[in-house]
Amino acid sequence: MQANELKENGYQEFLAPAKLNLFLHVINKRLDGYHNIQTVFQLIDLYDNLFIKTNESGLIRRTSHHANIQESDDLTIKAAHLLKPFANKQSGADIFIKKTIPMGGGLGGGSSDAATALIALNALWDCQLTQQELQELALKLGADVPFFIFGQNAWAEGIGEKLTPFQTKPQDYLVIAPRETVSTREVFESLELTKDRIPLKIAGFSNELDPKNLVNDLEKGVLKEFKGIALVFDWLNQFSHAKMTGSGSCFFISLSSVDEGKKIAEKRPEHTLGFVVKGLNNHPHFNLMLGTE
Ligand SMILES: C[C@](O)(CO)[C@H](O)COP(=O)(O)OP(=O)(O)OC[C@H]1O[C@@H](n2ccc(N)nc2=O)[C@H](O)[C@@H]1O
Ligand SMILES: Nc1ncnc2c1ncn2[C@@H]1O[C@H](COP(=O)(O)OP(=O)(O)OP(=O)(O)O)[C@@H](O)[C@H]1O
Repeated sequence: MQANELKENGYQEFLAPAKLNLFLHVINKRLDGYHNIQTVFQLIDLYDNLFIKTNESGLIRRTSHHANIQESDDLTIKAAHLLKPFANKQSGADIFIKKTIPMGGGLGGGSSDAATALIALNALWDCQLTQQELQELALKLGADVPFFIFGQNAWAEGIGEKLTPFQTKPQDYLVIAPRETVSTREVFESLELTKDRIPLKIAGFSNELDPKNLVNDLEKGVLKEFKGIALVFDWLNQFSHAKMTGSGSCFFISLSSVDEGKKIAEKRPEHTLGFVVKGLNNHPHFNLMLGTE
């Protein structure tokens, strides 16, 4: 179904933005198997679209079809079920997801879909959870989800859930998505950590936000393991310092202009996707989440 058709049928549209990790340091491995990290999350204007229509049936249904994600595994649907106990018993919703953000790309698409579902349904079902309460609920869905509820570019620690607002400079990026994707869990599992990394301090860090000084500790392992992905990295890296986002497999470079990005994207390797994007300051539904929209 097209957006206008969905709206004619009573659906409301919400946006789920992607993110980049401007750098990512893995500090150490925790006893629960997760890793403590330090990262800067940057929201970008690449979106999935969520269409939501509430009803009084008490049922939560996904009305879009996605061949590679079962409805019950969909983080968006899981988010709705997680919020349901805070709503009236008869509160239900039909959710149609239009995916644009490549899956398994390190762009946080699934996490952002889930966060947008929480933000939207908290308002539509009148659950009245605070931002802090939503962030706590979000963490049950994945390490990246609380950030999208936080809704501002952030310095993140812990497993990614300890968030401090972090001002980034206005910047356009070119994001390239290889055809091959990688599993976040497998990338973390194959990390060979010999000793703890010394944590950085947020104070004074912004001066170091030069792509040349920034690394993603997960990048080396992915490039070593996946030759096809490494070829895409090498291609992008000839134009500027290419960097992987999250656990991959997408890479990005900073641009000096949108035109430059478009020209490079036109030459991209076969079977890859290219997106010229802008950094955002805030989540598009930041005000809705704060209850002021
Ligand atoms: C790498 C990042 O994309 C950086 O933004 C995120 O930390 C990943 O977040 P996510 O996709 O929401 O990850 P989750 O779904 O919570 O975790 C998937 C798997 O990745 C590993 N994982 C994830 C995050 C983290 N800080 N340490 C980990 O070791 C765990 O094995 C976990 O089982
Ligand atoms: N609505 C959804 N959209 C995308 N993926 C989903 C969704 N629901 C569940 N998933 C599952 O989550 C996995 C990871 O999705 P996602 O796109 O968030 O990962 P990612 O881009 O690597 O981001 P991250 O930076 O969080 O690791 C997918 O491979 C898919 O199996």
